[in-house]
Parts: sequence; C-alpha cells; structure tokens
Amino acid sequence: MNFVSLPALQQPQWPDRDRLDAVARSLEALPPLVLAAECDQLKGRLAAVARGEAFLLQGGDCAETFAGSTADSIRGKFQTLLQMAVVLTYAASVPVVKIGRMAGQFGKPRSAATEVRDGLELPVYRGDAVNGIEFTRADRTPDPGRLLEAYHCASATLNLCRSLASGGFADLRQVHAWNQDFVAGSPAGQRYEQLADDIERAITFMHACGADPREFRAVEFYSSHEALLLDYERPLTRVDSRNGHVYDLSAHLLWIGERTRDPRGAHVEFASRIRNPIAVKVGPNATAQNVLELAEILDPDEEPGRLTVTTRMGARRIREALPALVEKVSASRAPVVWVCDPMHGNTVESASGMKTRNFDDVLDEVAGFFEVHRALGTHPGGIHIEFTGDDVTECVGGGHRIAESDLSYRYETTCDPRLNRSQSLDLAFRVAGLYRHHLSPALPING
Ligand SMILES: O=C[C@H](O)[C@H](O)COP(=O)(O)O
Ligand SMILES: C=C(OP(=O)(O)O)C(=O)O
Repeated sequence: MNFVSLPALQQPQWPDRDRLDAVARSLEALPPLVLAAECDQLKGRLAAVARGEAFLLQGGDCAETFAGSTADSIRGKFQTLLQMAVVLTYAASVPVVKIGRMAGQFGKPRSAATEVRDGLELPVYRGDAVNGIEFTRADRTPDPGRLLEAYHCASATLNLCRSLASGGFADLRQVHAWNQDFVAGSPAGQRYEQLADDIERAITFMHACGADPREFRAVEFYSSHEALLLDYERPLTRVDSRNGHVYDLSAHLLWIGERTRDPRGAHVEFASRIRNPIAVKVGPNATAQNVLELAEILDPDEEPGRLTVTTRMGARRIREALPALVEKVSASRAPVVWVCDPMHGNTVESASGMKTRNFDDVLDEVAGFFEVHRALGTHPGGIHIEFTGDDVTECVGGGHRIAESDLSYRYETTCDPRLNRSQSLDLAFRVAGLYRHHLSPALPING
C-alpha cells in the first residue's frame, strides 16, 4: 500500500533498492502483529484518558536491539511497567493504560547522518532495523534484511508480552513475586514491598467479600513505537476486513517524532491515513498553531483517543512553553490526550562525553507538567519514558544516587540513556504523589 507522496525525513539510504522491494513484499505477506480491533480498543482507553478518567503509562527501551530481544530482557521491561502501573493505580487510585515502547522500537531518528571517528566517516547508527552499531563500514551500511529481522523480533517480543499479560504472570496476586529479585538493596523496592502488603490485604478483603479472584488475573497491554521507518510501516499497513478502514498493524499506537512532525512531511501524511491511535512528540519550540495544525490533519473528526500530544520540553522550559499550547488547544476543543515525556528534553553530556539524564530533571519536568495542567484545569494524561528492567547506570541520581563517575559501570544503551528499574519505580511513586496532589491539593506531593 503506497499512499505517501510527501518528502520523508530521517530515512536510511538503502544501497540496494531491489533487495528493499523484495523485503517489502515479504513483509506484506506476513501476518499483522496486532489486530485492528485491539487498536480501536486502545483508542477507547485513551478516550477515557482524554476525559480525565485514566492515566497513560507508556515506556520501554530507547532503542530495542535484536540481541536484547531475550526472554529475560523482555520480562524485565514488562515487569517494570507492571510494577510502575501498580504503584500508580494503587497510590494514585487511577486506572492506568499500559503501553510498552516495545515490539517495534528498532529505528531511531538522529541529529546527524554520519559519524566521524579518527578521520573515518560512516553512516550513523539508526537502530537495529537499519544498521549495526559497530563502527565498521559493513555494519553501518543500511541493510533492508534488517527490517524483516525487526518484524520477527517484534513478533517474538509481543508474543511473550501477551503471554505475560494473560498467562498468570501479571496476576495481581503476584504483586510481591514481581519484586522478589529486587527488593533487598533498593529503597524504591522496599517502599514497593509495603505497598504490595497493602494490596495483598485489600485483595484478601475483597475475596472475603465475594469478589471473583479471576478479575485480577490479567492485564491489558498495548505496544507502540515511533512510526519512523516508512519502509517497515507501509507493508504492515492493512485494510480492516470489518469496515474497509486502514490500520498500521505493526503496533497498537504509533507516534511521530519531534524531528518528523512537519505537517507537510511524509510521516504526518502516513499517520493521517491510518486509523490507529496516534501520538505526536512536541518540543519546546512548537507553537500552539503548530499543534492545532497537526490536530486538524491527524484528528479532523475530533475523535477522543485518536490523538495524543506528547510534550518533551525539558525541565527548564516546560513551565514557560507548555501553558500556551494547552490553553489554545483546549480552547479549540480538540480532545487530545496530554502526555509528558520527561526524557528527551533533558539529555546532557557528562564530563566524560557520555549522554546522560539527571533523575532530578526528569522529576522536575513531570512536576512542571502537573503544575501547568493544575493551573489550567486540564488533565495531566500520562507519562512516556525510556527505561529498562536491568540495573544499568545510564541516568544519574535517583534512590541509588548514581554519579557521573558510575556511568561507565553499566552503560548499555545503543542510543539514549534509560532509567533503570529502581529509578523507574522511584519515578512511579513520585508521579503517584503528584497525581494525588493534583486531585486534592491538600495532600502532600511526596506523601
Ligand atoms: O531518541 C531520540 C533520538 O533518536 C536521539 O536523541 C538522537 O540522538 P543524537 O542526537 O545522538 O543523534
Ligand atoms: C526520538 C524520540 O523522541 P523525540 O522525537 O521526542 O526526540 C524518541 O522518543 O525515541
């Protein structure tokens, strides 16, 4: 299906067009990864977020890798998302819509097209779906065959996530078990244990009152990634036999990045033609007019749950840059979901030249997001973060007070720094406090 005519930014320079065409045909022949009906269901859940009745938790890797598509790594991310969701649901008393940045996040937009080391210039790493991270000409040359490998890794990831979501692992009665490998040394893990005790008591109480324990057995989990590589997204775009509508069935939700959100570019054109829920990332230089124009193109029917605006302003800019957007877009009555990505506006370089993010900046941006929405009477709809279930040392600060000098200890990301599990849980507790305070300002933010 080829319905994109406008220029596309951030696309790889594939050296072999015939091979690319063959890969596209293979992808077209493969089964979809998700169902259109599931995308509609997610849209319904996001409509509840837009109405202020639920909260979105979206997160996962900055860049998934083929080598990292292992059971342990996938389970670790799923478990972290689950624990964060439980903290938010219980401590903030709000239904949480859970979306993984998983099962397709294999392509990355980059600031520069090439990288130079010791005088040698090679294409920049654009994610495992495009090229390899090793600094060799062979690895860095884009290979269309990687799109197929991305599909198979996404398929395996989603398969495991679906099993984890419904096969007993996510049963709320396992709330303690999710923490077992983690609790001892981590302040956030210990705090989580207390919360798990409370939940266990509440479940026992409800059971005693006659509630059906099967109610707690499964969770709804949705997948998402940036719809960046159009050579991957197009062949996975299908016509729904129920109604003839077009969906990109590579994931439930697709987002458009800050670098490719030009209303006259191919990514927005593509997203305007599919019926999935769509998110668009918006940085500190976006004007209300930019967002309104995107809303008009992407959600002309003002369908609740269709459009999420994910702001990533940076802690220092959010309080000045966000209010005008929220005010004007709300006045237009476009029913958008407002989400805060506190990662992408807070990337800094450490003294040793590594990309990092300070946990306090992440927290401060989320706090600013809540302050702005509180002042305007609008709903702070959710957070979008980059995390992993592993004990990496990529972001500084948090409960374990990771210092810049610790970064090299376990710095494993192939692109941007992620929160580790402890920092993610810590963030969930802080967000729950902010949410409670948002609803009842008499309650303390850190309670
Ligand atoms: O994840 C976001 C972008 O892909 C990333 O920040 C780009 O990084 P770069 O500026 O090193 O290219
Ligand atoms: C590239 C990303 O973000 P942004 O478009 O906001 O820079 C991302 O989320 O991976």
